Amino acid sequence: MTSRTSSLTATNLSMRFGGVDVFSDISFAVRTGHVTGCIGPNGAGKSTLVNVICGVYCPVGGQVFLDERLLTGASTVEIVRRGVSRSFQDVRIFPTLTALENVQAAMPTRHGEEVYSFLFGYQASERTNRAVAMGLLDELSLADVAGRTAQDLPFGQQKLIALARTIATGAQFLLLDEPAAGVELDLIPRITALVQRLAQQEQRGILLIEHNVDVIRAVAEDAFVLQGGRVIAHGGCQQVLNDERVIKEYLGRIYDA
Ligand SMILES: Nc1ncnc2c1ncn2[C@@H]1O[C@H](COP(=O)(O)OP(=O)(O)OP(=O)(O)O)[C@@H](O)[C@H]1O
Repeated sequence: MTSRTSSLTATNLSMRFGGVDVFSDISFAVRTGHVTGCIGPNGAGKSTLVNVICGVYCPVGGQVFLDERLLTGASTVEIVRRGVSRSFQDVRIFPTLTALENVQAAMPTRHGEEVYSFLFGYQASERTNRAVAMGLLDELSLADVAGRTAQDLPFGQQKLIALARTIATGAQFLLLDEPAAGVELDLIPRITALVQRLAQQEQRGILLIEHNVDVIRAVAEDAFVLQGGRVIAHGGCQQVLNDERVIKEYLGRIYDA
């Protein structure tokens, strides 16, 4: 069975805060079933780009489309409803809920649930949601702490709960803002395996922002580099990471550090 490919496309996006340009003329596409990597130095505008795509900020130029439909101008709620979900660089979870409750709370309720519940006396989707949420926690090595209150867990595990919540929305497109930052090194392969599975098995489209170039190298087919408010390289991941200008202006700095 072949599934139709969808695209989240940014065309000539420009953003400015108080007269200062953050970025200009940024164009790229994220396709379902693929991971697109985005790298760039601190302050390059990567998180702002996510905020523009998600409707937190209105760009001063350019547009974002979900297939042929314009996304720019829609509310953040409407953008989530259309299937675009994002994670944050910092941790945004319900601190007093357990890890499992946090993930379950992000899952959509199914239509007809109320009728089913009335007729059969229990919520059918509750069991399914719980199983799916536990599966996600397990993939991120969090199964053992599923019943623990989120605020009692270390930062890295809270970050993974937040990632699981973003995924649990079921959104077709995921914008992941530095999911590996602050996470213990031995858990990072769990993140890369999960991202790969989401793209390959679930045909989700993923924009992956990361400073950890090894993570990008492991999962992204395409990549682009934001630097000085411009895209300085864009194309196949290997080609971008081997680009002379990218090595000189960005990667050189990381590897020298
Ligand atoms: N709401 C805002 N108002 C004014 N300036 C902002 C705002 N948000 C971000 N900026 C500025 O925009 C620029 C880009 O910030 P942004 O956080 O998008 O960069 P980044 O590439 O995600 O950086 P990092 O890798 O450190 O997370 C920075 O100079 C930042 O100070």
